[in-house]
Amino acid sequence: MLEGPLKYELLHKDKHSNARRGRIYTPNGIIETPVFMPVGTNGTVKALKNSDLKDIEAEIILGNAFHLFLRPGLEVLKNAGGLHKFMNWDRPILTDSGGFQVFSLRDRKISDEGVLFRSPLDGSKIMMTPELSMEIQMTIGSNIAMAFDECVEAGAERKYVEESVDRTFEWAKRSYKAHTKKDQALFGIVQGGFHEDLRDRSLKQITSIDFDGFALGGLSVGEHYSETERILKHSGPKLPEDKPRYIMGIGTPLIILMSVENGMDMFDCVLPTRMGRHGTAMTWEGKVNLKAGKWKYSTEPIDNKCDCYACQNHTRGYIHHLIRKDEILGKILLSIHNLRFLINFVKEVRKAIEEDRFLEFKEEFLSNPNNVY
Ligand SMILES: CNc1nc2cc(C(N)=O)ccc2[nH]1
Ligand SMILES: [Zn+2]
Repeated sequence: MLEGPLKYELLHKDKHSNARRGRIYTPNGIIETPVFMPVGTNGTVKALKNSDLKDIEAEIILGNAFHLFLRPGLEVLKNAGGLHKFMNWDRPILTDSGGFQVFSLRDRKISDEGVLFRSPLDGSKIMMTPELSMEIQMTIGSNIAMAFDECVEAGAERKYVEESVDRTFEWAKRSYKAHTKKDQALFGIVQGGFHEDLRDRSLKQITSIDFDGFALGGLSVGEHYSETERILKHSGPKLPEDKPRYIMGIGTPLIILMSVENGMDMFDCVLPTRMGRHGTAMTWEGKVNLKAGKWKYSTEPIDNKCDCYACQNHTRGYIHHLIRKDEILGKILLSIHNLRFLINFVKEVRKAIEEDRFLEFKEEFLSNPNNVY
């Protein structure tokens, strides 16, 4: 029986690495971990209907507080009874706090109060604060909300990163205080850039607050994957073992494997759907650019190991044609395929962990240099 908004169950630890198999219980359903979470920024995973998401066995999707706040706005979401009802999705939803999006805007002004920026929609001035971010996420009614934090860019000066870590801690405390929705989990986010000592400082600060789960933020911000791995190795296994561990913005097979090896449970990324819309497929033999002329006459499926609708019903030649003609169906088929590929990939990762052969699985997959991306 689920007492609170979320329960994490550690089912098995791989004997030869920090990889772990678990299960997250929420009021909207169970999430098997490690899990890849499709991103549905505006209340839709681009190009997929809800039935497509269920066909590919998506167990949880993301929404974004910043975008949903701007449009359709809190009044519409309140009137609809929250995002689940608004989009008629009855499985778990996680919302990002909006921090990452706000920091991606050019003219934003950061202070201890929050971040002042101009709405990209109508130019009006908005002050995003931990309190407003919590109000937005509580109105959305996601199962998992994220504390409001500052995601620092990869090349930031150490002194700035240091100040930012302490600001993120103050914002984490304000987020926790403002978060009053008891049936919604709240995750804290550890920052610290690419400095191990600042990562330790942020970890100590953020884990001093009784969050329902913990995320590693400030990664996948343009750094080389060896830098991502360095921080993953340093911080991943130090996150509390009894709660879910989420690395934000991660979504290639390589970095998912690195993350799992270092104890992470949850990943999200726009890459599979974005790549799909632009004609690139993820396969068990690496990326395939279906825009390329060499696929014009192909009667093969995207990936003959894949069970998705696109691979079961269409050929590379047909999808090549659709992408070349910029047909909506091409974007739909490749988005379905790429998400199903990642969901199947992580399913195989879960099996490998259960059988204590995760490192062999990782080595075998990465032995094909086309899979290193
Ligand atoms: C796509 N990369 C990415 N890095 C992220 C970092 C954060 C964060 N809060 O540090 C959030 C979303 C992110 N997405
Ligand atoms: Zn497929």
